[in-house]
Amino acid sequence: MERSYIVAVTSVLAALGAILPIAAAFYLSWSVATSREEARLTGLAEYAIKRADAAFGEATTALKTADGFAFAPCSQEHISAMRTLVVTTRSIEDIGYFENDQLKCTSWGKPETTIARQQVDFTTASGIGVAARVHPTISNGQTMLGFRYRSYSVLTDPARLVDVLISPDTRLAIANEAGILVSGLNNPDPALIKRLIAHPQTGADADGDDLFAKSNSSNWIAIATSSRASLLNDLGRERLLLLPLGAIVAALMVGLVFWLSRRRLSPLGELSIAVQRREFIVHYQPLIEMKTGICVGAEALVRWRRPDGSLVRPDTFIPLAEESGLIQAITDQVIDGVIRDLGPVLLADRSLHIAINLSAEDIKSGRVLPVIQDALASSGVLTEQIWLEATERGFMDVKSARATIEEARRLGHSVAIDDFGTGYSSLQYLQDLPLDALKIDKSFIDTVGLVSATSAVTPHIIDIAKSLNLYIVAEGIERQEQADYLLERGVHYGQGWLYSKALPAQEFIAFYNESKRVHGAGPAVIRRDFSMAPPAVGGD
Ligand SMILES: Nc1nc2c(ncn2[C@@H]2O[C@H](COP(=O)(O)O[C@H]3[C@@H](O)[C@H](n4cnc5c(=O)[nH]c(N)nc54)O[C@@H]3COP(=O)(O)O)[C@@H](O)[C@H]2O)c(=O)[nH]1
Repeated sequence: MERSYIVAVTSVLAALGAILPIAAAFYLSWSVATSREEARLTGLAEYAIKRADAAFGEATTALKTADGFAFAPCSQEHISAMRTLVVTTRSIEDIGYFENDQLKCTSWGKPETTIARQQVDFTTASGIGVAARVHPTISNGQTMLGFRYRSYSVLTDPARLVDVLISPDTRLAIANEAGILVSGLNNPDPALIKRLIAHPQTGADADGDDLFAKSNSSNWIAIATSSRASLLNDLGRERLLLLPLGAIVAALMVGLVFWLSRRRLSPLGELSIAVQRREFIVHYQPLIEMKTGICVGAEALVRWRRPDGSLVRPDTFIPLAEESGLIQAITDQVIDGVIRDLGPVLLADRSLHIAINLSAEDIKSGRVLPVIQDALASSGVLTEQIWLEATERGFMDVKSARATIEEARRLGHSVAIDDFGTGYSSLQYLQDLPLDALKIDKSFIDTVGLVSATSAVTPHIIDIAKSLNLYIVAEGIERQEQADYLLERGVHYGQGWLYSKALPAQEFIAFYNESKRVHGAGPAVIRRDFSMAPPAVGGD
């Protein structure tokens, strides 16, 4: 469940990790190309407005100069002065003098036919009338721009207002603020220009397919446009740069996602997260006094409760936890769990004790003792009520093990050697270390009643423990026959499925209360006085 969830999340993240950087590269290249194109159009519009203002300024100056002429209208001097004005003013092609809206003379002389003055399309802010499309006979059919001031009109080639070089895919227009087009390059669409004048300064045309930029002066608006399609060239260059970058980031992200999920899915990754999430709980296997059947305590056995509620047995994760060093954090969670689960019961009943399994590292470093002290301090539970168990592996470094055991015993704990007989040096540890109890491994108890090589060992282990004045605990008692034998041989305590499997805290409390009801409470002091032999139970 959890695993398939992680696989699903990994797939989604990997897909996103692959798609997002590439999509971002596409978007970024489009956005960079668009910004660059907008900047180019803005520069163009700004330049064009300067050119338009310069040409219009020249035409205005010519008109106002002519308006100041004091010559007799259409006299030789007048015509000659107008001609000089045309020759010296770059942006006008001709100038005409009008009376009663009839052309009287131009820089060329007097017209041969009657020519009526063309109506203006609008008047600029500076008071110059503008006729956007004039077709004078002298222009040979070319549309001219007419500027008018009082009795004079000048003709200007509209191209003078957009006297700039642009690429064929760019269009340039000069219009007034009402959108009347007076000049353009590369055939700007008048309807589009009118629409764009209402738009913000630069950007994309919302209704069309164009990018545009505007620049204003007091008389004119210059608009430069280009189609989005013309961006594609630019885009190709940007993509060439950004797509490989996007692909590299995508590959890194996908790699990272897989690496993280592999770590998460690896047994060690799962265990580390379980430790962080404090997913460890404790079950309690009752410890029975063989002679009376009284439940005197329990062994705390850790369980890993997965988020889906399933319980994982310790054999599957304790070796990895010991190898990786996570065991210490797990031991701490077991200590917390014991106090949380059974603190009030231990406080109320001093005859009850709980045995906690310590790892080799806990024994070696001894750091677990202050942890237990801290946990006990706030609960009121006595140190004597917490037994400590460790396997031979914990005693391999005899010097540090001795220090930890001595300190533990000084504080009041009883210490037991667990799984006795399964290692190589069990006997030596018994001799060298000040232990309180010996737990005979289940493999020896299993042979009780059977004829086998190991079955002969069990009575010897019991005898050794007795000779060393140790409490003896038998593990894994499953049959009454085993219990009878062990009682007869003088084993003090037993645990096993004959009495109970390891139980969740509440069930253990119920088991303990029932045991007390049936058999009575155990002895109040459970710690062995090391100078005295443990009570004889039976046997020899
Ligand atoms: N360092 C720590 N080690 C721990 C801790 N909690 C448990 N352990 C060690 O994990 C090993 C497996 O423990 P578990 O699966 O809980 O099995 C225990 C009992 O349930 C089982 N048992 C007890 N009676 C019987 C029985 O009659 N039949 C049968 N088939 N199994 C039985 O034996 C295990 C108890 O073993 P022991 O500790 O040797 O008394 C085990 O090695 C645990 O020590 C922990 O918190 N820290």
